[in-house]
Amino acid sequence: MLEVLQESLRKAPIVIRGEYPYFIHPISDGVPSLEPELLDEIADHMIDIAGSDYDRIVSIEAMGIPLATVLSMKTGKPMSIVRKRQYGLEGEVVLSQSTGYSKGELYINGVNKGENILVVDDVISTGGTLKALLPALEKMGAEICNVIVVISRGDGAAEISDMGYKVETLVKIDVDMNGVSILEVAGEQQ
Ligand SMILES: O=P(O)(O)OC[C@H]1O[C@H](OP(=O)(O)OP(=O)(O)O)[C@H](O)[C@@H]1O
Ligand code: HPA
Repeated sequence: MLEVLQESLRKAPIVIRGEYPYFIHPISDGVPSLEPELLDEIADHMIDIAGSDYDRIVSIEAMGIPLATVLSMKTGKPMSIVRKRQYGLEGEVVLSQSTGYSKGELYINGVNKGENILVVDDVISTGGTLKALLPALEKMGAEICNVIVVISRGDGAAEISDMGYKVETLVKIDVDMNGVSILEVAGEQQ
């Protein structure tokens, strides 16, 4: 299950950002090369999990964009990208994002009151990004029906679940200076 994703994670190099061991991977960074075979495997898996009961896909700049694009093309659902740049459009919502290695502002546009939203992202780690984004989407009047993240490391996903959101991840990993270890793969017995 998810063989291409597992194989690519085992090859991921590690760099240190501050004190954070950061894995570099095609899905989370777009480097060194994002192969269609990998995107296709992941998108088909996410579509299986997501069902069809949602109106819009929402994802986050930068590396949510290829995922949301493939899902949108395969499902025919529209997508909105939460950006790191302000547009100043009417109804734009700003929130503060914090990850294990960065802090900044995110700007939501294009999400309408009453819509059912599928949120997708490449990685969840501290959960800082989704902890800020999900309540902000609800405050805009949207309903979050599912959150699907490809790669989970650390406690962020469990914390988001504890906040009452339905979170699914394709693979759980551990990261240290020696590389990535795969802890759990969706749909596989441990
Ligand atoms: O769970 P967290 O600790 O919040 O980390 C997860 C976030 O970190 C990465 O985004 P980043 O801001 O690095 O943006 P990028 O997609 O531009 O690399 C990733 O795409 C997630 O959005
Ligand atoms: O270690 C990481 N690698 C890539 N993207 C990430 N987003 C949060 N942590 C990471």
